[in-house]
Amino acid sequence: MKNFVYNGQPSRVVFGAGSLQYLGREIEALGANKALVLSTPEQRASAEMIADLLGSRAAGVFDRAVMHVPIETAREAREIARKLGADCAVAIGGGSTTGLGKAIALDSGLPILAIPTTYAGSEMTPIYGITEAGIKKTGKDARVLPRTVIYDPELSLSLPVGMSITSGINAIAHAAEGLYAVDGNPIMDLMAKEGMAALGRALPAIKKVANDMTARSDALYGAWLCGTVLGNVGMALHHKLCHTLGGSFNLPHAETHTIVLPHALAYNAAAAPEAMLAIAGALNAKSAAQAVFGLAKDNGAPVALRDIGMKESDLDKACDIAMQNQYPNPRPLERAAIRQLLQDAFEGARPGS
Ligand SMILES: NC(=O)C1=CN([C@@H]2O[C@H](COP(=O)(O)OP(=O)(O)OC[C@H]3O[C@@H](n4cnc5c(N)ncnc54)[C@H](OP(=O)(O)O)[C@@H]3O)[C@@H](O)[C@H]2O)C=CC1
Ligand SMILES: O=C(O)/C=C\C(=O)CC(=O)O
Repeated sequence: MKNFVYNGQPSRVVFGAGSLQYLGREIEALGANKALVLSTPEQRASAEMIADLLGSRAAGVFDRAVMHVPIETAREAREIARKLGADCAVAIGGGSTTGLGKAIALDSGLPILAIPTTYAGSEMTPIYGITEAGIKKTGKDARVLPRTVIYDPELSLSLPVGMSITSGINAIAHAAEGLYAVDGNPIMDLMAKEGMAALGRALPAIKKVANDMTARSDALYGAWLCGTVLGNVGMALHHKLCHTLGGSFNLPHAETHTIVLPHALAYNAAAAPEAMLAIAGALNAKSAAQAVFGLAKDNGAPVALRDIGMKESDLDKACDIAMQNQYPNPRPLERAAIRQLLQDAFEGARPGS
């Protein structure tokens, strides 16, 4: 018998190869006249292309997005948006750029139109993160949920293959934890399974042929579904570990998710058997943890924290931080087992089933 609460999130999605052509129509539908276009420094050419498409509706380009949204950058972008009279922001890029858009929206209520080029999923969530004095604070606010998202797989063709694999597994992590979320519901379960299956098909195909448009489309479709799960239900141990490792040890976001997920799933396996069956089924395998580990290793992604900058001498500290302010998790957090999990992830050991 089912018992659940389901909250729909009000966002509009325009999906498909070439859908960037609808940008003008979508800005108009927002009732906006002047868009500040956001990007990282490296993706400035894409931001300028967007500004050209917008023509007189472009207020300007702000190309200083960086990972984890430093408060100083957020303040600068807010001030520029205000000075230029922008009444919306267009964020083209990954979670870092979407995050900057969210920081502007949090302060001003400006509507955000997001054009994601990674699979991180931030565009589908009301979650924001801002880093001040080296500490990243996250929160939830309906104002930061992008009002419109244009998913155009053609724009993800330039995402390097390695980043595509790790970013895709970052998306899978949202779906996997959504399946054992305390506040899960059947709609999110459907989205989680469909999203993981799409990414499970797409990532090996992208590894083989980087510009396989069917695979790029499947991956972005999967990212949308998995991001929606992240935006609707609570995350657990895996996300807590990744926030600890990213926030306190400055490890790269998608790679950290890729390495930790198999171990977090192995830790939770006995406590969430139905979720594990669903994850394994979606990835066409017998074991959820092994399936994710294989997806990473077989497609050339890192599987060991030591290979992405973690120091072994910091594992005890990471474990201590992970034990604080715990996220709800199907299996209670046991310090010795979490420390072992971190050791296994550090070494890139094959996870238990
Ligand atoms: N609030 C939320 O709900 C969520 C927030 N996040 C946050 O988002 C951040 C991570 O997002 P993620 O997308 O992984 O990271 P980034 O946005 O930093 O992008 C990751 C990498 O992808 C590259 N890239 C992006 N688009 C392109 C492109 N079109 N062509 C070539 N390279 C490209 C970037 O290159 P370059 O730097 O050169 O542009 C960067 O190296 C973290 O801060 C995380 O906390 C993530 C998920 C959900
Ligand atoms: O840290 C944030 O900005 C908010 C959420 C996430 O990063 C989700 C994730 O870990 O992928």
